[in-house]
Amino acid sequence: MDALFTVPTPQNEPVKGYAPGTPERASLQAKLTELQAKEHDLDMYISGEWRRGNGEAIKVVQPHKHSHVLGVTHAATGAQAAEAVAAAKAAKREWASMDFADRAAIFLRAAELIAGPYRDTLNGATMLGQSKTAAQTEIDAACELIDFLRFNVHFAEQIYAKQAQSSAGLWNRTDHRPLDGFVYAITPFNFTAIAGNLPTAPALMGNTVVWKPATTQQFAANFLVQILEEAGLPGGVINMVTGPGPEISDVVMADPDLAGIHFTGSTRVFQSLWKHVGENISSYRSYPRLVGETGGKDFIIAHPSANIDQLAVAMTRGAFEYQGQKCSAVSRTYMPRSLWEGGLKDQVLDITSQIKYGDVTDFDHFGGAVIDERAYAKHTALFKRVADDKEATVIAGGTADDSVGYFVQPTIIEATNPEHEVFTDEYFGPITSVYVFDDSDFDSVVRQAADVAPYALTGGIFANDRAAIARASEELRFAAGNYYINDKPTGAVVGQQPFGGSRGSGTNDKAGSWQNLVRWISPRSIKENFVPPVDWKYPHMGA
Ligand SMILES: NC(=O)c1ccc[n+]([C@@H]2O[C@H](COP(=O)([O-])OP(=O)(O)OC[C@H]3O[C@@H](n4cnc5c(N)ncnc54)[C@H](O)[C@@H]3O)[C@@H](O)[C@H]2O)c1
Ligand SMILES: N[C@@H](CCC=O)C(=O)O
Repeated sequence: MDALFTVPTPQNEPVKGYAPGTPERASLQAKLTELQAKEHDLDMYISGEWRRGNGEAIKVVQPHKHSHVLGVTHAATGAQAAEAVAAAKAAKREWASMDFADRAAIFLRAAELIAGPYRDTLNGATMLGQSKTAAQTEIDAACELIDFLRFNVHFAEQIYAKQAQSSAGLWNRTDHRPLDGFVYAITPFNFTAIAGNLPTAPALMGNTVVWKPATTQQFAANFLVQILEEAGLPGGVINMVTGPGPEISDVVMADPDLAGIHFTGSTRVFQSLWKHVGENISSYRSYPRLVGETGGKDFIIAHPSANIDQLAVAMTRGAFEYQGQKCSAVSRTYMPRSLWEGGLKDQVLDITSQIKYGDVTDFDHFGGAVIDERAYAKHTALFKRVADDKEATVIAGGTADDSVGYFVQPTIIEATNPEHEVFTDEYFGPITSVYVFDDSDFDSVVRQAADVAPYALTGGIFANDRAAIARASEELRFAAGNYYINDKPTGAVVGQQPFGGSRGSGTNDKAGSWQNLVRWISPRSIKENFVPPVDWKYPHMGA
């Protein structure tokens, strides 16, 4: 077709509330019952075909009720990972040459399928498999994913429209080619939206992908593939392989056509992937793009002028929503003594005592369980460590019970040493820390907090004093890629607060923005000369 199409202007998907008596609540509850009624096959998807892995069988359970098996997935063997790579390479030429309008239409259609007929399915699967409440799954598996799909199409259009200038007699063009090879997408357990975004963003830009989700997110991941299939995604464009990772990576990352890695997960794993690429660097046809969003030790720092009611809600919600398993979760706080001892501590402890974690299919619960046995063991090991620690006092929680689900109680640890591990290490659970300081020390506390942790993902300042906000914002300029003033540092919205951090927190390529999409293209500059010269001499040489 001969036209320069414009894509629909994206709007953020409205968030449903699931309040008692609403039709959306009844509909989601019915879907939860349906999804739990049988064990599901959680297979791989290669070349547009569902295939069973030939490796070990892994049970995917409900973290808040680990006796309930949602389905069984089988790890891909090295040979099957090689088949996924071959499928991505085989699909590349046709996909890369498809019109942008046709590629875009597939992802826009997927967004509509999630907003409509598949909303309950993806929300329900995320609730059961990842132990999210209705509120937390709605902002993730529905709204954020829909936003990623719609906004990425809009950002891609803007990128493609960027063209070089032309002088007289010339026509300069920029061909925003996909990368020369395939992309390896590796996704974490905690966000279905991230699992959806990491393979689809490079695919939208004309790349083909091998995608490895976390096994603990495999339940929702399988529905994601079904949605993309129904939206018309051709076989081979996104190939999903199942299993823990290292064996798959050994094969995928040894391939000379590896052109990029799109990763979200822990800092440790991303650093190991970077090292792996470094070791193989001379064997690749091009330099693989490495995009990774990783861990955080996200903070709230309060000034004595801050509002106590706002602080108490920001701290508890920021720390304990989704059991603290957001990379953005508030995991360290710095509170002025006048506020902390003047009512803030009592308010925080009161809210924390009311937070109930349990089975997420009971909509009265604020949260569910932590993801698995490994996370549970990590948190309980911390509780043992701090029990005899003179510098740290557990003032809320500090208990756990895994008899039914992997439940860890919302925990607050007050510590007197600002370099204590509770201010530097990521736990990725419902655990936060407090450092109480004399009001006059605000500036030095901000300075210390800016650099004490190896991360720089999210953080927030609470103050009414504008000069204090200005000073702290300058001091914290490189301490967080997403920085909040008088708000909790979680819940970034696509198109409004592009998300990502630097230092140990990642490459800061801002998921859901044009900055991320440009990592998946390799532009070709084309110069066409309408009047090529016919005289070989320079003007200064005379006739
Ligand atoms: N910055 C962000 O935007 C962001 C968002 C979500 C989560 N996170 C981070 O993710 C972490 C929690 O998620 P997680 O527990 O799933 O992280 P993880 O690093 O344990 O796992 C992430 C993914 O990597 C895979 N993996 C592990 N080793 C691998 C290897 N050698 N090759 C290939 N894949 C491999 C896992 O199977 C999983 O799919 C936290 O550190 C959190 O801060 C960051
Ligand atoms: N983008 C999400 C966090 C994603 C990581 O887990 C937020 O802003 O809370």
